[in-house]
Amino acid sequence: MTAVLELRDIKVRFGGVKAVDGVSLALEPGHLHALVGPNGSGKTTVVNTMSRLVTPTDGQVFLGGQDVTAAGPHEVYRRGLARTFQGIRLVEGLTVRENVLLGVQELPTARSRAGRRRAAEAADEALERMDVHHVAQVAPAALPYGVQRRVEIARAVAGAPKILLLDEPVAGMSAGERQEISAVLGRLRDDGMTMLLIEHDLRFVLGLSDHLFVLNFGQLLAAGDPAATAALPAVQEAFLGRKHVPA
Ligand SMILES: Nc1ncnc2c1ncn2[C@@H]1O[C@H](COP(=O)(O)OP(=O)(O)OP(=O)(O)O)[C@@H](O)[C@H]1O
Repeated sequence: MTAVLELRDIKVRFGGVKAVDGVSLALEPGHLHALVGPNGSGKTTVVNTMSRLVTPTDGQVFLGGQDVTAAGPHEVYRRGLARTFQGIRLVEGLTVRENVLLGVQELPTARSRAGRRRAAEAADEALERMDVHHVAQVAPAALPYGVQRRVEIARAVAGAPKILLLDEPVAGMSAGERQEISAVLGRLRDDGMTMLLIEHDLRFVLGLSDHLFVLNFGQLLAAGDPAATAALPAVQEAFLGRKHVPA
């Protein structure tokens, strides 16, 4: 089966820093993958390489089997790669619904009148799916952080992406907000969305992901079944600095 997205021996250097040092991985259709690692291990650089914001020093990126190493961020977006960023990036001055519409209106399928109508329907459906339809006419700044994050995910899924990359979507959230995001991601997974979740809290991804990648010093330390991978002594020591994942 063709991977939705594949990295082959990716290396990224920033001056003398080897941010990513020979990472190969494949994201399979319909799976929720998690990429975990300590601060500075290269997680964001990997995601930026996938979404074509960073050009690798070496290696190749494939999206749906096509080499997109030389493509720009807009091209991979048009080809079905959506992402969210560590910091929330919603447009102030637009309502929640207008923000979500931005996620579909720029796609080639939204150019005709019928396409624009379908885009509006897709935006409304995404608002419902992320349980933010009740705040559709509100300005994002007036909303709690966890709700803003769900609006951002709604914008990303409105365009029916082939793959969704989420860079630390629960960073800085309360336990309740984390639970809400976890429920939303679980629903997307059940709907068959292919996802990569970047996270530094191993416990958060354990119950949620189907496949775990562990990054350390820019290299893939381990990958596979989440519980089995998290239990590996090398992962415990490198990632947690201790012997066992606390309950
Ligand atoms: N634009 C840049 N210029 C120089 N060095 C960079 C740049 N971006 C990242 N780095 C360095 O590359 C390494 C990997 O950084 P990256 O942000 O990818 O790690 P991360 O695992 O996402 O970290 P965090 O969990 O803190 O977000 C770090 O040493 C970082 O300082």
